[in-house]
Amino acid sequence: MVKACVAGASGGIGQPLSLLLKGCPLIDELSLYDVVNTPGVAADLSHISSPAVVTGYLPADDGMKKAFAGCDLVVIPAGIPRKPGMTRDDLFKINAGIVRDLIKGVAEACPKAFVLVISNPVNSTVPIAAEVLKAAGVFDPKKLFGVTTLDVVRAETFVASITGEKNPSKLNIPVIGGHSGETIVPLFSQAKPAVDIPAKDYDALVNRVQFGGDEVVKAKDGAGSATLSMAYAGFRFAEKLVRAIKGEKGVVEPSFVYLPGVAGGDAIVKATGCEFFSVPIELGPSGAEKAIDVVNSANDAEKKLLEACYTGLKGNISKGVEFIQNPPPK
Ligand SMILES: NC(=O)c1ccc[n+]([C@@H]2O[C@H](COP(=O)([O-])OP(=O)(O)OC[C@H]3O[C@@H](n4cnc5c(N)ncnc54)[C@H](O)[C@@H]3O)[C@@H](O)[C@H]2O)c1
Ligand SMILES: O=C(O)C[C@H](O)C(=O)O
Repeated sequence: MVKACVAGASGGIGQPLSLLLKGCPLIDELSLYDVVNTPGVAADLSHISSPAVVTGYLPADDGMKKAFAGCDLVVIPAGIPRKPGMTRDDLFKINAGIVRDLIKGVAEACPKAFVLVISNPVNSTVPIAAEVLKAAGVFDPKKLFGVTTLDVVRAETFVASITGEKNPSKLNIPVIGGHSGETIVPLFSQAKPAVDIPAKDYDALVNRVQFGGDEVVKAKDGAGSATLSMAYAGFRFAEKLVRAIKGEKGVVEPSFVYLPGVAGGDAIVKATGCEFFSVPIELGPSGAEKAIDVVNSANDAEKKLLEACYTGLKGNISKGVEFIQNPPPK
């Protein structure tokens, strides 16, 4: 039996992500939590003839606790999205508190659940989640994931548009670091199968992967950021995790994790100076079973990108940790 919850289920990401989870035969129960509209979204999804039983909850009557109770997996796309001109860090003011409070709920109602954080800024919201879980005495680093899959999905798509690969998802391209601008580092040199990026295209391709989110924010012109591609990416990560939990071997996907708590992570912390970092993670029944060190095999151009990543990422991580360790006055 697998019970999953989407927190922020009525939103632009939440609805299509919930739809994909409802259609997934590996999910038996799906609870939807949001501050608005979950009864309607749940009623709508519940008519789909797939096995998952869907329930919707609002904050009233201990709704968060009820939504989280017994969950194996909690996926969190709750919070505000960017408008043109904003950075992801501009979302911190509102989303930091939203993620803190949801994770407090997880710590109380389903402390053993796998937690997938989508809410931005991921570089800070994942450290916030870790600190809240630590304070509650229930932090298991193998079970906390910042979802950076959209960067991987974009890298696959944009590379294929250059190499002519007809099915971009056949490409496996590690994208590492964090999830904003220069902290996003694609490692085309480690693509499998190998890809040949013409030197004239390299800088623009890196830039497009790093700033792909801005492309969507600009095109939506004030109506939000990526939602459908994010729902696809969030589902891709969640489904891989569930397959691994159920015993499938060889499941690997990059994710932003607390490396000191994951096998193989210490060498990456030593190389990067960052305790939270996205690298390809081997997933298994206990969650993040192994962090795969692709940092030390990056080529020279990628090492330069990594140097630019570290500074910004360290600041974002400290900001998240500080928010919980030294909370701002109310
Ligand atoms: N990790 C990524 O790659 C990635 C990609 C795209 C978007 N995002 C982020 O995901 C978040 C959501 O984006 P969206 O486009 O779905 O936004 P949205 O505004 O469409 O939806 C957010 C939902 O969260 C709900 N919500 C707000 N506060 C809540 C709370 N305390 N508890 C439960 N639900 C709450 C809202 O009611 C809303 O339904 C944003 O922070 C965005 O930046 C991350
Ligand atoms: O760009 C954003 O703000 C949303 C998301 O992080 C993305 O990469 O699309």
